[in-house]
Amino acid sequence: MSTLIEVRGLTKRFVKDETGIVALRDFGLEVEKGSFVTVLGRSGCGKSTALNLMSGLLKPTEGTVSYRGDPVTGPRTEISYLTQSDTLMPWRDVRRNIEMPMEISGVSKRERREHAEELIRRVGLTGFERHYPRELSGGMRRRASLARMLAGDPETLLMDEPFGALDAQLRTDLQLELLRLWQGSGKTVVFVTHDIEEALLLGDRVVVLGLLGRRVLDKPIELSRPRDADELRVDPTFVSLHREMTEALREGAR
Ligand SMILES: Nc1ncnc2c1ncn2[C@@H]1O[C@H](COP(=O)(O)OP(=O)(O)OP(=O)(O)O)[C@@H](O)[C@H]1O
Repeated sequence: MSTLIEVRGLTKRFVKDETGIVALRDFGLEVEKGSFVTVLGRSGCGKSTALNLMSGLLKPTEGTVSYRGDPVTGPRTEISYLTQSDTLMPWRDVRRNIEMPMEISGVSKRERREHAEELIRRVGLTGFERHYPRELSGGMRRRASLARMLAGDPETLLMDEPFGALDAQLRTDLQLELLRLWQGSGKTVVFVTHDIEEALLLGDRVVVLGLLGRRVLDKPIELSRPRDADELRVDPTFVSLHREMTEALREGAR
């Protein structure tokens, strides 16, 4: 395996009303190509800031991010980022939002439409193709954003709590869908969550962050795939990993 993303010594300081706020301090991470890394941390520990920096959307105060050895100085076409905030185009309906990345890469109209229909089905939005973002619930907008991300067939996916706002059933469905899509694809995923179970269900590796993005734990997850949430809950390895993550989150808050 080779390192695809390399983050070194990232510090981000924001200035708010003439006061400096440090969101992340000396954060480092290496992500192997083709791996699924989940980043677990409590609210406010700097997870979104870390992804913003890794995606090139935000410039670090100190430190570097490189992608396949090249410095990341702005957004790149190989990296698709599903942010926490809504980035759907309000003037396009669901289908045309999802078709957008394919439009940009020159996919024919017929092919675009077919693929968009398929993605709409996968994320459970059938029947809402002609709805505009303002006519959707928050969870539906998240799903439309996810479908749009997948439509671009990115090499690397950075995902910031994509399923946080969804009900339990939808969440499980989309977790499985994402795993199905990822497995064997060679794609690299960095997935941020504050949910231990989700981190363990999805990741090859879980990185637990504490305050200011301090890496409290970095652990390979050797649970066989496909993983089934119901079966996992009674698996002794899962139970012990869960306990270890709980402790790491507690330690990270200190
Ligand atoms: N643009 C900004 N200006 C000022 N402070 C910011 C800004 N963005 C983030 N912060 C601060 O940086 C810290 C980390 O925020 P960040 O959003 O990265 O955390 P998080 O771990 O993603 O939280 P959550 O899980 O709640 O989304 C917080 O204290 C936040 O208030």
